[in-house]
Amino acid sequence: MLKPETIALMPKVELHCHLDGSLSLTCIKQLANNIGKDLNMSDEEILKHAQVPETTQSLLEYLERFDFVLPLLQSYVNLELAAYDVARQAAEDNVKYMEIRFAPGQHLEKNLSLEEAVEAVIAGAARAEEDFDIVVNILLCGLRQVPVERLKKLLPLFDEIDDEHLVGFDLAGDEVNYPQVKFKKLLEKVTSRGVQVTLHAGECPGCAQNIIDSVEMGATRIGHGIMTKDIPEYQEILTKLGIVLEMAPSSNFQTKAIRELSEYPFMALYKRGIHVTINTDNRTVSNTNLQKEYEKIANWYDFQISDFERINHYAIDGAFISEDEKELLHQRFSEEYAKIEKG
Ligand SMILES: O=c1[nH]cnc2c1ncn2[C@@H]1O[C@H](CO)[C@@H](O)[C@H]1O
Ligand SMILES: [Zn+2]
Repeated sequence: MLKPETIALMPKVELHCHLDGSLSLTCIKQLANNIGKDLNMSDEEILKHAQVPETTQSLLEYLERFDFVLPLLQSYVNLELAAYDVARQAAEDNVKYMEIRFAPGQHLEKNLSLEEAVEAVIAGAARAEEDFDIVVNILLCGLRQVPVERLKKLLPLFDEIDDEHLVGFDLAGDEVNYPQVKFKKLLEKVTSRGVQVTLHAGECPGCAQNIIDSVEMGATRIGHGIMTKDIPEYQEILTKLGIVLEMAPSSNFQTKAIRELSEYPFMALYKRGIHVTINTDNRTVSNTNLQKEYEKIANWYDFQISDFERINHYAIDGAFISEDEKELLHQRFSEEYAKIEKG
């Protein structure tokens, strides 16, 4: 079994990480302080509000935890700090390339415009790139439970914001009540602009259809995709198309997508040749980091260095970057993993 120290040395790619679900305790306190809000809580109490309890029974209950931090993320300064904070934590996990996602529409309660919210997050990402050995890109989430007419307002941002950090689109939120088909037209508009798409799909019991619908609607990556576990035809399609599954072990158990380790399809899908990847989803809400997620996979499946290397190459292939950037990352990762193998 791999030692935690070995896992720590591995360079990593993280494709699936939510801004609002991943703020460090220090950052949460700083954000509150910045807006003159006295949280009036011990550190322990803050974490109790921000993290999911073990008793969480569903995806919708999991999503309730975001209500605690969102009021703190309503200014340019705080969104910039938040993005920087998440990238800093990822750099500590030895992440070399990451994509941070957030839903701009959730940050307009004070005076921010959609553009300003996105610009703030991009600015935090860019500052982190200067301070750490990491490249950070940004994805915009539309929340499924928001009326499609409002989600459409996100689309012009991809033209208006002329910045290379803005690289893709996602649908997040309530997958239980809002299936993918509802967003067919919206997604046509997104893909026709040349924007790359990854979609949360197959994260709740009975939601498998969303996985295949996502692929048909142009997603090259799927957030979680757990419910493909019982459907060999879907697995065949994912394998054939090289679709990347962004899995997040802790989150997948907390949302009750999975209840028993024996049901968790990570290893079976990996063995079938599906391009699985490991992600945190939400560092704070899920009380995790990428090191812990890798340790889980190493412990459960006796995953080896070469296996972790392989899934990181899958992640690079799925990343929303240019072919040249992918090639550089592939080379760098091959060299660094070879060194780790040698010990
Ligand atoms: O695992 C997930 N499934 C679906 N939606 C999620 C998940 N984690 C976070 N969000 C949603 O995405 C929003 C933007 O970051 C969060 O506010 C949360 O509502
Ligand atoms: Zn997610």
